[in-house]
Amino acid sequence: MTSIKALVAESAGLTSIPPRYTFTRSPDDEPVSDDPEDSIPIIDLSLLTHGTPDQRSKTIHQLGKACQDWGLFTVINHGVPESLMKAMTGACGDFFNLTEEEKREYGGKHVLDSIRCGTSINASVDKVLFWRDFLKFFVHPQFHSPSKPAGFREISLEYSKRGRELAMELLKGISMSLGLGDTYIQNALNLESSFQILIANLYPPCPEPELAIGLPPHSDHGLLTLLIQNEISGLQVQHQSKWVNVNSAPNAFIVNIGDQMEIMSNGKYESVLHRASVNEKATRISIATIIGPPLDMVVGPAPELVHRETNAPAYTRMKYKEYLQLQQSNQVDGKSCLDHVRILPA
Ligand SMILES: O=C(O)CCC(=O)C(=O)O
Ligand SMILES: [Fe+2]
Repeated sequence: MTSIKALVAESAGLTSIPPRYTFTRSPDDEPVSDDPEDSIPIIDLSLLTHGTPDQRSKTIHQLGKACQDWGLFTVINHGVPESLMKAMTGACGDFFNLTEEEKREYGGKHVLDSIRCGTSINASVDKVLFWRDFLKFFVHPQFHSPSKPAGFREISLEYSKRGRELAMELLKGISMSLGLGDTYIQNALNLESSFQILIANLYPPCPEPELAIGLPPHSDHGLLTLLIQNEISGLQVQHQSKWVNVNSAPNAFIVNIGDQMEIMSNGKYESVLHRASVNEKATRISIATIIGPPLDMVVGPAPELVHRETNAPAYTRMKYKEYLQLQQSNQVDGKSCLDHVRILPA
């Protein structure tokens, strides 16, 4: 399957998209709001890690509210060096600039291959193709990385370590916001051995951005996703049945709640529906870090959050690996994968 990068490069002056890239939007998917009323919550991490007790408890409250109202927030003062974030987006740009033949070496087929690059999502089942090339690699508990281009491995090792530390701090705050101890989630889900995957997305300029889509509406499978990008926006999130553009500060992380958190919190913190739009002018690169429990962990609602009469379990237990395989081998359809574990009220 031809990458979008090669398609754009081979057809200089492309003025329309090939028919297979036409994505049909439903009328309620538009318009997209840029209303300042719809601005994304901002969490100052330094107040959580180094603030006074009062600042800390306020930040935990804000974090809980952001998880509940939005399922998405941006994080500032997170301690990850800006130079490392830039180096990582740069390294991913360099990876996509390798020749098609060099990249083919990583063209894995199976969703559990530890390094895999390709186009669209799952080009063998996607009826519509998405305007996106990707590289996915597992970085924890075992670190895997392409060995090309030069420096890629070192940068992604450091970046994934810092991303994991950031995720653990956020998970402590989230755990507290659920009324659990700060290390509850880490211990209950054995996050010492957390599964962590890096997903680099490349969205080349598209001649008909309103007809194509980079990634269709979906939620992420893990607990939390941390996202950075190369100064070009494109992420859109669904909030109170409206689509909203996510415009973040250049140095911020965009964080969203994934399906395993929805399950673990028994639906209190729902995973957020999001999509990636494309544009006519600039190449966009985004890098998502998904943090989840170990692949062999069976995940269900935390017993502490379930009460037989007032808050019955809303999800069955399923092994994370099984969930991931289910989600990744089917066509993306919003949050439909959660239907496999949802218990419908009697
Ligand atoms: O590129 C983006 O903004 C979103 C990427 C994303 O949703 C993903 O990789 O799961
Ligand atoms: Fe996503």
